[in-house]
Amino acid sequence: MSFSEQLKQDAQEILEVTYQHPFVQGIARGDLCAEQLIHYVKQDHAYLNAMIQARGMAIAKSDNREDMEMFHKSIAYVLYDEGRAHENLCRVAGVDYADLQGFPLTPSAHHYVSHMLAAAATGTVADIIAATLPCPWVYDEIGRRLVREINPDPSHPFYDWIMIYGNDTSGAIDRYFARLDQLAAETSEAARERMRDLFLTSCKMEYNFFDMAYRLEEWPV
Ligand SMILES: Cc1ncc(CO)c(N)n1
Repeated sequence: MSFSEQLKQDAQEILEVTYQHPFVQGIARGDLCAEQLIHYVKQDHAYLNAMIQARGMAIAKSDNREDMEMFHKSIAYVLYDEGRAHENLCRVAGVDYADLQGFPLTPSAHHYVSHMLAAAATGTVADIIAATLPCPWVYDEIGRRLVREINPDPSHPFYDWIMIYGNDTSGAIDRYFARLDQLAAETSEAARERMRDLFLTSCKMEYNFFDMAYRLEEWPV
């Protein structure tokens, strides 16, 4: 089994619990309330800024054009395309997307962002891929399963959100996993263990992020 196949297998339980989380099931049923959607979009906009920064730091650490292009493409995706997923949630919540940008991070989002940026600042390119790949991978898995299980039609309130994440044909995620396998093969067991820990921690933080939005988490003080 390849390194990335093992990672995916080790993350299956986290993925299952995340899929069953009431925020994700609320997307499936179309019954999340406006406050939850607004909280999610505010936090996700800020989170994705950090994702762009982490990938930018990966470009700064890259030594070849192929890696630079891989990171650049996924930065461009966040900048120019992923906003459509947020616009869907804003439409349902009855708010303007521009009004949800520039908010400070709540504890769970702050924790996830700090985890990614620490890996980006102190780690290798392989570490950065490991820490940032659960973001597209978990959403791809969730989106595809939502398409399979509920097969939404365009009248579903979260049709765009589900199709954006559940119907990606870019091959970007497979490319990242293939590169991670190459880098894992070239390094030490200790480095592979660190990559594994970064990946699985980010997977758990994907769960926390949905939970943060569902519970309207704020700083206690
Ligand atoms: C927290 C989080 N994880 C993953 C994605 C998918 O890019 C997202 N938009 N937000």
